Amino acid sequence: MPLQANNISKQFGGETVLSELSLQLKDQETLSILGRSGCGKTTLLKICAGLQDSDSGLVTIEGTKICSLSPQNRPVVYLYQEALLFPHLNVFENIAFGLRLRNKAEEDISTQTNDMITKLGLDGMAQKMPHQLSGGQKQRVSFGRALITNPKVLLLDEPFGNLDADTRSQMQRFFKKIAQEFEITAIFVTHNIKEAILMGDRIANMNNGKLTIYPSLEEFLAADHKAVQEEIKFWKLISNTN
Ligand SMILES: Nc1ncnc2c1ncn2[C@@H]1O[C@H](COP(=O)(O)OP(=O)(O)OP(=O)(O)O)[C@@H](O)[C@H]1O
Repeated sequence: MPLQANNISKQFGGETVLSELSLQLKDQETLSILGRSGCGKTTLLKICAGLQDSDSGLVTIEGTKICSLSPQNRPVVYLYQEALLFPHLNVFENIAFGLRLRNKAEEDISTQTNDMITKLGLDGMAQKMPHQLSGGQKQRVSFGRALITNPKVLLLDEPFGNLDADTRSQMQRFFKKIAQEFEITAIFVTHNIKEAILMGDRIANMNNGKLTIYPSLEEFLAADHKAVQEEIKFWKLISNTN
């Protein structure tokens, strides 16, 4: 099992955010997670990534407890809306960074990084600096930086949330392509039901600190999504007031 979370609970002050939440990711699947704003999706990802402690519960990767591992030693990568690139490093060096940390030979770094740049559709951009890239290109570089270290699981927190509609749908296609090519196992948090359906092999809904995972798209569509309906109303309200 690439990632398993058992009975994860988390409170902030008096507020229970996660309540004995459990999930099991299957090998090479993307699990989309929907849920109203503030229900605890980011908190769950951060606990899996080691960026936040849980009050109780256990996270294992391929059967190994990872709770005591620091974020940089966990075989997972947390990516979110902001493509976090080193501003002083070009595309090549941003992608190569994880290999340099692992003291790989220069020749391997060059081959693997150039190969990744091609797979990301970024040929000709190796020397560009992050400020010279579009939002979608920056997110591609972010994925490249993550994938080059062969993580077991990607934790994606609204990764395309900051992109315009066209770039977002381009990046959705890009993700589907690389998910297959790199045999990615991922959790994909999104507010967008269409995106959840497009990206997810399974879809889950977070509500009251728990996760309901639907075994198939049909079962997700057939369920009575009060929380999801509320979420749609919420975002419609926000977009009408902007
Ligand atoms: N470090 C923190 N200290 C106190 N409260 C926090 C902290 N982090 C999150 N929370 C609270 O926990 C709840 C869940 O937050 P979280 O960011 O996980 O929600 P979310 O589902 O990812 O929301 P969104 O969809 O808006 O990003 C919120 O009420 C938030 O205010």
